[in-house]
Amino acid sequence: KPSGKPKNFPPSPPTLPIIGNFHQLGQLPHRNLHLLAGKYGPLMLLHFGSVPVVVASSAEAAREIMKTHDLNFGSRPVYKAYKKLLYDCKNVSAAPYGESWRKAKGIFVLQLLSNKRVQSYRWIREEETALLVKKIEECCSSSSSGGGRAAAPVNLTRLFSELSVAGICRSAFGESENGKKFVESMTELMEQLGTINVGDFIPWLSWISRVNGFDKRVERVAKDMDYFLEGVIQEHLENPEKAGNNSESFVHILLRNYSSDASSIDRERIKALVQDVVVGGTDTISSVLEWVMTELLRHPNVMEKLQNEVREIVGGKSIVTDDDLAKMDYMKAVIKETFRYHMPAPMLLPRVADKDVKIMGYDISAGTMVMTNAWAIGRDPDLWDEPEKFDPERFLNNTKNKSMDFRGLDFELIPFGAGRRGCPGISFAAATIEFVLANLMLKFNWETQGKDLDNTESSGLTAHRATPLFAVATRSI
Ligand code: HEM
Repeated sequence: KPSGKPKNFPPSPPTLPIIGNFHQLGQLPHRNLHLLAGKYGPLMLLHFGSVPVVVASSAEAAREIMKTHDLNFGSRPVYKAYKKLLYDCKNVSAAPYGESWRKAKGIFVLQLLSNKRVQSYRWIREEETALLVKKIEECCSSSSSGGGRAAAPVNLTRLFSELSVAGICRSAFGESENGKKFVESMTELMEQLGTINVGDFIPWLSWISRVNGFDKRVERVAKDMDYFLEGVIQEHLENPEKAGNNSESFVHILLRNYSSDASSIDRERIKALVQDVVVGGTDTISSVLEWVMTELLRHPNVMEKLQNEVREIVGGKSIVTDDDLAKMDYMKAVIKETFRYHMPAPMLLPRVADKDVKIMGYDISAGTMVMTNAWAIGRDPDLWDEPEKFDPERFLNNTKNKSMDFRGLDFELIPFGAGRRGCPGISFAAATIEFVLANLMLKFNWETQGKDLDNTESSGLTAHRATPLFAVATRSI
């Protein structure tokens, strides 16, 4: 006979047979789930097929999950394709909570992505930003000298993607040929990681991915990736000094950590971890750069204020230093506001409840998947005045927001998640975004091509612009 009180589960929207609430997600789940939360509250219980999924949509709910009960939500759900594509989840981001995740996360936080290491990659940021500036200059008008060619619009989406991929890959692989090939096949990997595979949620429909060719495509991509990553490791073993230019590559550091001698290298794990860094760090950084420039173009007064700040602080120097960046308070406010308004990963990464637990007075059963709608928290009118307005001043004038940061301590703004499973790449990302943005503001004046910019987002794990961002640049000096 069952004992105990009846369970008090979070409120649930009605479900359809078999698919549960899948039909309510649409192309942009963060927006649709935000609307649903308006009706059912900050903690909802949904069903994706037969899988129970709790959606948290307030700072309080997020704090309970990622702080109060962080340990209980320390694992990620396991998807069939992820096992194939991510070396049986031997990486950090998809790994179950446990000893091998802990060791790898420690290496990420303390060695690969520490502040000191991020500083040591400054030369890569400088070279890649110089290349970006050169590419933009090539599009600039030469008409000032009279009768020259008109400015060509710059495809900022493409340039930001090239920059973030190159920045991460050079840090990860050094100058590796196989590394470059790995990157070329990454688009497909990202697509497959962002695909919802019905069989993961409705097990008796798992044959669909076999019949529609998805499983075969996953196998092919996994094989291609492995071939290139294996090549990267081989290159490093055969020619250790080649990849270590002014700083050590991630592959070097991992090889040192996972082998006491060449015969005992945990190859699979090293490949999984390098892949993790590239997957985690490229699309996210380029999405932030894309949105920050979008909002600056939509708000010329904000752009002007930022340009004035950057130009005043940098003065006549040709290079932006880390000391300069530290003084740019308005730029930091612009970046925070971009995170609030355009969460790069709007639903963060899902977690799984290890044991039964109570959140905000509701029962959550072991095995329930938990998603946090960080995008909805950024638009919560109880937390933010005029949340639909893009206004960096809110981080400068409002005393409550002034000290707020995005590093996982203030649950009102959690683009990088929080707690044990929080993002280890925050310093790497912030250093890149600040350096690139300061240079774009220092060296160019910017305008749209005369039309209003469309703000529609793409679907997928990372919310990019649905259409590429084009802008016209002129040299500022
Ligand atoms: C703007 C840039 C970035 C954003 C918005 C972002 C966002 C996130 C989010 C939301 C999570 C999940 C956190 C959670 O569950 O609480 C995460 C995890 C992770 N990120 Fe990032 N990230 C960014 C850049 C990077 C970079 C540059 C790297 C590496 C170079 C990286 C590597 C990872 C890894 C390995 C994890 C998994 C951590 C774990 O499961 O323990 N990310 N990131």
